[in-house]
Amino acid sequence: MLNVQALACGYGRRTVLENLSFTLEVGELLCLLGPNGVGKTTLFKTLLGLLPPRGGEIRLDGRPIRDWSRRRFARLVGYVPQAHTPPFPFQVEDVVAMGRTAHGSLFSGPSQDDRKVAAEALETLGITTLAKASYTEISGGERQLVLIARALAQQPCILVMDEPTSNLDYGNQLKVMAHVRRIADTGRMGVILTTHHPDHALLHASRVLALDREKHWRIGRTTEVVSEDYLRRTYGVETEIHDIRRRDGRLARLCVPTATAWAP
Ligand SMILES: Nc1ncnc2c1ncn2[C@@H]1O[C@H](COP(=O)(O)OP(=O)(O)OP(=O)(O)O)[C@@H](O)[C@H]1O
Repeated sequence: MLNVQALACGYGRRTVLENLSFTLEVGELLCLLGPNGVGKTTLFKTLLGLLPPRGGEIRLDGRPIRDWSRRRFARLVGYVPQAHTPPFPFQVEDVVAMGRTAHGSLFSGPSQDDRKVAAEALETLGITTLAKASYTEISGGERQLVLIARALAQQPCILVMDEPTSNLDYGNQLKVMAHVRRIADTGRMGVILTTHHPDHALLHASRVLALDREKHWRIGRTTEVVSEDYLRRTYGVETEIHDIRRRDGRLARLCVPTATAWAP
């Protein structure tokens, strides 16, 4: 569905990423891993058409994204930015209903159906009690959940999420990741998200796109890409990756730092 070919992105004269190629299918959860400043957000801005590519091509459903109208593109591609505080004190339910904007007519407000979809998104994330709260007066983690609800209400085919769990408590991190994986599994959406936790990738991703500081990248199955060697080269820390058997008998792969991981 999303096809990136030989993409180069950057700012002014500076190329941040080059010759990057990958696909994202509906039904997949692709985790984007890489150290600070390597170009994850830059890639997302380019995928979303906010930053012009410096080379290569991005196709959605076979057509270059530059040929899509902004409105049609907005219906198909959802974005969860890193949480921010907006200047206006919108009510949370209105912020979530804004996810429906691309589905309605340009000048009408949200319909009854739009309100229903927005309410369902709030309920899915367990934040119905925030519906009437002011978006400027809730916590950073709550804002993050509201932005995720807004993207779910949009019902896009491709969902781009920039560190969706960065402000969330342990329980909400697990819930959001499991929920995103569930939606991908239903075949309704393809999701690409950044995380700084290799465990999120190991537990939930279908595939991983790993970037490093030398502008190299690798895409593949999580177990192939997220290795002790990758974590050492990319983050400069020693880790051990272990398969553990859960009490229900299923296997899970986890990454733990070695005892000397932080040694100078
Ligand atoms: N608006 C901009 N103009 C010029 N350079 C920028 C701009 N935004 C980011 N950069 C530079 O591009 C590089 C990649 O930044 P980017 O925000 O994409 O990294 P990232 O991988 O998302 O980092 P993090 O994990 O810290 O969020 C950085 O060196 C950054 O300084």
